[in-house]
Amino acid sequence: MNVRGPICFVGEARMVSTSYGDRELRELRIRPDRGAGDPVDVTLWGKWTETADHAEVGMELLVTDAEADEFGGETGYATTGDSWVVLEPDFLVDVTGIRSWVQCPRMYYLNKLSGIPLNYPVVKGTIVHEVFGDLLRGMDVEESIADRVDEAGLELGLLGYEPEEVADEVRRNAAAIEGWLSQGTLTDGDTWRSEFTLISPTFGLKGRADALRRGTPVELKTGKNTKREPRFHDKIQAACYALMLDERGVDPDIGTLLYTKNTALDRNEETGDLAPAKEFSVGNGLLQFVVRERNALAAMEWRALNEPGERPTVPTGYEADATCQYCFEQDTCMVVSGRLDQESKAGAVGSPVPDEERAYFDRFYTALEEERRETHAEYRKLWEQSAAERAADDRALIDLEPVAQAEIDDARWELRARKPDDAVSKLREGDVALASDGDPVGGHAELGRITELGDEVVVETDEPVELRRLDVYPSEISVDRSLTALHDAVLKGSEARKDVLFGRREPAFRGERDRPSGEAGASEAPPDAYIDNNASQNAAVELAVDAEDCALIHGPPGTGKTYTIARTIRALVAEGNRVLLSAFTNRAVDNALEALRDQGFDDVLRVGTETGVRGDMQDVRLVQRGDPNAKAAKLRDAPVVAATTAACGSRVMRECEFDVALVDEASQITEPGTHAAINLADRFVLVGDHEQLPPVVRAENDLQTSLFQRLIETYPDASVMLDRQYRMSQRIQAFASAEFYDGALRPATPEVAGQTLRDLGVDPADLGPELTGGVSFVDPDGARDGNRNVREAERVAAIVDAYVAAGVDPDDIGVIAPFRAQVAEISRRTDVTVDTVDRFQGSSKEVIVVSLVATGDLDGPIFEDYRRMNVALTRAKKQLTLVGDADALGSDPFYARMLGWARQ
Ligand SMILES: Nc1ncnc2c1ncn2[C@@H]1O[C@H](COP(=O)(O)OP(=O)(O)OP(=O)(O)O)[C@@H](O)[C@H]1O
Repeated sequence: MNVRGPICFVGEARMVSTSYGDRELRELRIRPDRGAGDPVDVTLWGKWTETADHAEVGMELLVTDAEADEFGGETGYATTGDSWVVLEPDFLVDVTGIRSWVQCPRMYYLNKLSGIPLNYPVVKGTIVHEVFGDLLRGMDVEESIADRVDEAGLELGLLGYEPEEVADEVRRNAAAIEGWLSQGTLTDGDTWRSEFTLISPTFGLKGRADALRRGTPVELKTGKNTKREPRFHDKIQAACYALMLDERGVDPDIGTLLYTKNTALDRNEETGDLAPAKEFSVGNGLLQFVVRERNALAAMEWRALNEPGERPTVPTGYEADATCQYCFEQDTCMVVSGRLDQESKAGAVGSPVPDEERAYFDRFYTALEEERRETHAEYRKLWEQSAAERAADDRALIDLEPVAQAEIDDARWELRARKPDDAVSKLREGDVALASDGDPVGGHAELGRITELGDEVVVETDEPVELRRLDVYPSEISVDRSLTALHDAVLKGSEARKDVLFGRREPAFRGERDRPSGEAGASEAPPDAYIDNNASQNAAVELAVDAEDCALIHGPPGTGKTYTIARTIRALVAEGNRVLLSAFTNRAVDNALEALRDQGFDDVLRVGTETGVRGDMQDVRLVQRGDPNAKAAKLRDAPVVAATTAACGSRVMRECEFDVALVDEASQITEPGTHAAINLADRFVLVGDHEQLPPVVRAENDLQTSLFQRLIETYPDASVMLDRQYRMSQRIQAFASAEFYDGALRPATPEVAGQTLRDLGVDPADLGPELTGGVSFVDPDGARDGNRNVREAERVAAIVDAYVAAGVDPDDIGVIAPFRAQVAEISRRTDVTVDTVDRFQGSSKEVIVVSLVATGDLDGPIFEDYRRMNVALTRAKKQLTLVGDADALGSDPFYARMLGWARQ
């Protein structure tokens, strides 16, 4: 049987004599049922005592196949020969992480901080892996090489490589693959699978095996190995996959490492075993070793978050037998330890960063690791919840009926399936989700991007899957990239930048006299006014172009942020600057580009995936495929490059440099997330509104406050608020202006202020006072049931029908509800757009109906954070109708004021 629970006591190691001789044991005590049960003793025998060395009170312990024994009326448990002992099984360690951990624990830590840089071995390695996959699928080798080298055009160009030399090298590596494939001639009985995503709830592992052959793992290495045996840490990687397969009931007894460079070596000069394929037997001893190493790693990560003390524990390098002088991370290792004042086996160089920077680094490192844990908690729901529970929780679309699988460009697959009528979920078009054959953990699953979500679901993946289920699967990439951005900001950031970030100096602005006159570097003299009909927008552009460090543009709803951003970029480019335009979402990036084009500026380059970038911006998108020099030149020379902040953390964008980074939606981005963009430029401009939604993160910590908010509170003088709005009637904007903007927000023109439903050709007499007057309130006398209120949903649908009957175009109506369950209730009853506040931020409609759901009291995210309500109340242009329970709203002063305003 399996025993599992948080550890409440760790005993000392002891030796006892048994019939097998002297054996070591160690007793732990755990509380089963996730801590709810009575404590029980668990005895770890033999090598598992090494795992006990890492165990601490509070960590979760799992022992599989434990043996129960009665002693003095108490039941205790002990490991058996079949047992696995796993610490913190919920912490999912990536297989590549274990591989580097075994080489040197500090290397594992450094890889987290410095990310995967753009270098030739990495790019070539990726190409060889892709070719390997193609060959498994039966593609012609030359065709595959040409295609894959072409696909890597941009990266190769940035590295200064010519396609022919790369193709040549890949060809020599591919010879190893081909030779090996022909040796183990594929028979019909052979089952092959390339790039297989595996998750292991028992061992706390995840990863993607290069290939499975007859159920055994095959790993490709683009290096050489002239020994007979595979390298130890390579075996570790294959063994991890073997473990995960073992959990699925396959019992792989061998693993294969394929060293493709071996066939590229000159036989006259190299000695040793030049055969590329090295098989090894996957014995139990090796598997147990892997689990113990994984436990050590998970324990280190646990201590980094849970041990008392101000600084997270990080590996020093002394934990392993690594030899620093041969390590290619040695320089990074010494710099990181020098600057962060960490102990390191390799030694240290440089002087430590000031205390406040180190504290900042530690604080955000911990916050990001907490966020990672929250992401893992989301993964865990994949196996803890049944399919039906996940569907009910909006986390999955289940019971899909596969319709088609087709191979599309770039060797990707398009999967289509029919969706049951009523199915709703958190998933949206553009999201990356886990597509599976119905069993995302034990079956076949692939990550893919959702390209369509209507009656049919369309997903693009690297490998084909029978699409029967689609699950929410948050990516760790944003945590990974944020850690790298944090590292770059604190360890590599300029002192001038850090003086401002750490409150040591006010941001500087050049004076009017210092503005260029049209000569030095600038292509044109600045105009008298950048924007002549809106003083605050003009002031914002001036502030941004004059900023020597940073400028903050505070833009409440509808105040022309996008318009101002476009004007600012043009002004910056006119002065000879190269500009990075970034935002949290692809939508905002594309909107800003559209505004630039509307203003007659077209010299932009959009960096993003084909599915992420809007259709009308595909013509300026940087396609990575093609001639390396041309691609690299495009990226290096464009005066304006536009990409999401997430894309700014990619290895390609990290190679780029800009004079100014302008970041939209900055109030929705975490501090490290913002660094990813601003690290790439000398100066930065942040545009946002900290009175609307904060960064969306799972953990409750410092990540919830944006850099925008922190800076605007520290340096109000470095900001301008746009105070004229082009969206809402006077009546609608009044409440938000008073509550969130000190009454400073005003309509930009009399037309904006005075707009009504009449402008849509609607006669208010057809609707009655309850649904007209600019703002109104309806109490349907409903009852909240969980996160829904059926009666209210019915009433909302009836209200929408009334607006349509009175002549409002359904496309001009939007419905906002606080909970997805209520969104689903209402969606069932109407065809107009219905969504949560988070999904509505940044958009607007002529008519908005808000369903408040709550009755009796106020409880739920929309109610706790008034900023959410600010967003909901500022989406409507001509008519805002609130539907809810007057008593519930009256129970909170803010909502009581809102009710008073709506009922005026
Ligand atoms: N100075 C201006 N003169 C005329 N029209 C303007 C001006 N500034 C903005 N607008 C118009 O006002 C509308 C809203 O502007 P924009 O889309 O830039 O707002 P926004 O602040 O980005 O909105 P959101 O709050 O949704 O992010 C647009 O139609 C835009 O053309």
